[in-house]
Amino acid sequence: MADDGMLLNFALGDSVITQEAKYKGGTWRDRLSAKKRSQHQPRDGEGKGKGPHQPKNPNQTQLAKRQRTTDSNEGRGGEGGNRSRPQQGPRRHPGQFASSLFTSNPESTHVEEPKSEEPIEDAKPTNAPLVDGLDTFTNLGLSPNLAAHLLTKLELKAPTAIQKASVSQLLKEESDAFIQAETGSGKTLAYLLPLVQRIMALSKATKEDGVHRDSGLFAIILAPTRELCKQISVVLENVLRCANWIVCGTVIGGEKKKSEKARLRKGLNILVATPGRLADHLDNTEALNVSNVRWLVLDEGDRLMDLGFEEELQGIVKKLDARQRPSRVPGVPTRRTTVLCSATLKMNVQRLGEISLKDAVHIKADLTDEDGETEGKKDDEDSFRVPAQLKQSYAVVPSKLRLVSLTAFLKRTFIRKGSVMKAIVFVSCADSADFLFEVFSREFGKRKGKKNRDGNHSDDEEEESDEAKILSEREKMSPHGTIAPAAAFSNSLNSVRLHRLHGSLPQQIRTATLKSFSRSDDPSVMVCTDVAARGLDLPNVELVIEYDPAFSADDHTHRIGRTARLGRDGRACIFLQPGCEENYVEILKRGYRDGGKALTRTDATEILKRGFGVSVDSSSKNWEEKTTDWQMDVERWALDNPKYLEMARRGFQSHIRAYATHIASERSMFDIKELHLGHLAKSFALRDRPGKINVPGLRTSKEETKKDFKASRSGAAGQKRKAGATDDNPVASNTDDAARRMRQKMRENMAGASEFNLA
Ligand SMILES: Nc1ncnc2c1ncn2[C@@H]1O[C@H](COP(=O)(O)OP(=O)(O)OP(=O)(O)O)[C@@H](O)[C@H]1O
Repeated sequence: MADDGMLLNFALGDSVITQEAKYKGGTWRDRLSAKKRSQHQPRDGEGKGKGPHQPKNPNQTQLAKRQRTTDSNEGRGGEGGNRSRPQQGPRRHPGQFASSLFTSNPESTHVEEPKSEEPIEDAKPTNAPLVDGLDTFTNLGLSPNLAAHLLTKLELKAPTAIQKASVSQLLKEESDAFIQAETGSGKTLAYLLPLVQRIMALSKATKEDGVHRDSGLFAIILAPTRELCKQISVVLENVLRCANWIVCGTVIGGEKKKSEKARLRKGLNILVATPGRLADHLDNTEALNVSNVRWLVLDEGDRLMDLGFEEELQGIVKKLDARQRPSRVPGVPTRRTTVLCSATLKMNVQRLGEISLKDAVHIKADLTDEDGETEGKKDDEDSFRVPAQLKQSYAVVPSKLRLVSLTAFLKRTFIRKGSVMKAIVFVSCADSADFLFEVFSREFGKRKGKKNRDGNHSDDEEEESDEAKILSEREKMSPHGTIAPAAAFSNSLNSVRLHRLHGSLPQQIRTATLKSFSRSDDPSVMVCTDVAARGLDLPNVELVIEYDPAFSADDHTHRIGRTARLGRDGRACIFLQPGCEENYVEILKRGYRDGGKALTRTDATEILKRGFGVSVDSSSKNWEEKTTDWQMDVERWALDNPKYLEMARRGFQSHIRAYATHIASERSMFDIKELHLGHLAKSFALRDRPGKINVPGLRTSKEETKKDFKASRSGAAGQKRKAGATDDNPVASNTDDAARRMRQKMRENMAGASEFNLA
């Protein structure tokens, strides 16, 4: 293995290595010194065996950064050019670099604390149902009918700790409440059960024919995403099977407003809604009568009180207040009860007045440990515990190695059947999710105009029919293009399915994709944005990878909470870059009861060795070579396909924009000024110089603007952006405007951004 980044990446054939390299690009000084240096280097075997940890020569760093790719076939563009270039040789594109994966990477700045010699015991689950036999749903005060239904029909044997606390409290008093408990601890039933019990009780109080759909709307449940609303509605429908005279429904958008209006006109007793859609109906649908509403539940209440939803929520509360009337149904309380529920709920007193919450009780799970100490007492306001059985780790991965490390991590994870059933990979923006989906669903070495193993050029038609086969397989799996075989980390023993999910997809596609991931019996991975971070209860998720760290520590708690639910095991790993991002480890430790003794660390070398070094396919190459081959293959694929190149560039741009929206208190750990844009581009398989990738906020030089102009006239500048795709990706030649818009987005998202178009 050569130590020179260029050689590593070019993987040139022997004949090419003996040729004198041409040096292009950079300043004349760089080219001259690169040339001189190469003349003084031994030609053969120099640097063999050097890995990523070899001491670096600073001059080489500069060389690797500035030197352009060389190719004996340079200048022969188009298909003809493709045909005649060597298999492993880089394709020349003006203004592009193929830098090495293993040079110039920053080292970790943090010294790992020595681990205690004592083995760490597996922690007992903290979000499981109470199995001591003492607590039953009947004991909590639920009606025998409802309790029997839970036991026999829904097979819920015992309540969880938060259900125990919440059901008894909310049945006893009519005070407003905060329900705060770990992810996956059954909070949905914790507020639904007392609510349903209350409405069932109204039926008994009503002398004539009891409560029915025309009796009025008694409760509204708000949640931030459509997916979560649907999930809540399914749980509610299941509970209401024992009281089928009570009718529930949803208004969440994504379907025709006309059908929602028709549903409201027919009459509902419990409504599940997204704030935006409810606000719309309150303004425009006469049939929506809220005079009887006496329960308002804000699921993921902290998210609903964030900027973005805040205004809508205040508007809704004002209208509910103004339209409330004494009910003609006996037993309906005179005042409305508001319940906020979340794993990361802070008693933010300042905001409470805004949604008319008064003297709210704080309902928490009483987790009394064996020493009789109550867990809740140790909690401080700003940190939220994660389920104790959830095993967390962090991986210190430099920018350049991010894409290959994620691939290696997933390769290793799915190396054998049954090792992991489902995994979720969180990214910061929709464009990154789309890019990773395409990268992972393509097969290694499959691209147009590629040479065969024997050195002959493969037949384009054959290649295209291969591609057509893959596409038709994908089409069969998912007509919407959101599900595909995960070729990058499937192997002959284990084939994995890949899904992508984000808020920019049409609603019916989001729903179908989530359903497929949820029900899949095959090992599956879902690459998604924070649209799936909160509340979703997806079965058999055993691993969560935060490829891009969350915008806030609270969001991190929700993301990793998609695994280790209801007492089950789970693992989570977050990718951090060496440097200031490593300070995030302190935040990870805060989620532990013991200060993070069980938190484990890994790094890119370890991940790559495990992912690319061990494989079910025999190969004499070592892990570094295999990693480089894989990266180069992806880079060439992107270069060969304008559609994917555009996708990679958009991913890169949106990633940077999203990076700038970390909440203010955490921005010192995610400092945009510390991002090495050139290295980051590599993780999007890009060979462009960052300045050429139209990053908003970065001024393109006059020279580059001129070159761009010329290139676009000659049609070589790549495709123009599709119409309609410009809203979130302002054309970057107007960088000042783009920077202004980015700052605006940052302000909008300061209180903890999720994806920009979440619900
Ligand atoms: N008492 C119980 N016994 C068995 N299963 C239960 C019980 N209560 C809830 N569940 C199941 O536990 C899972 C998690 O519940 P739920 O989604 O309400 O958790 P949550 O605390 O709201 O999580 P999050 O904070 O992520 O929103 C669901 O699949 C639910 O059906």
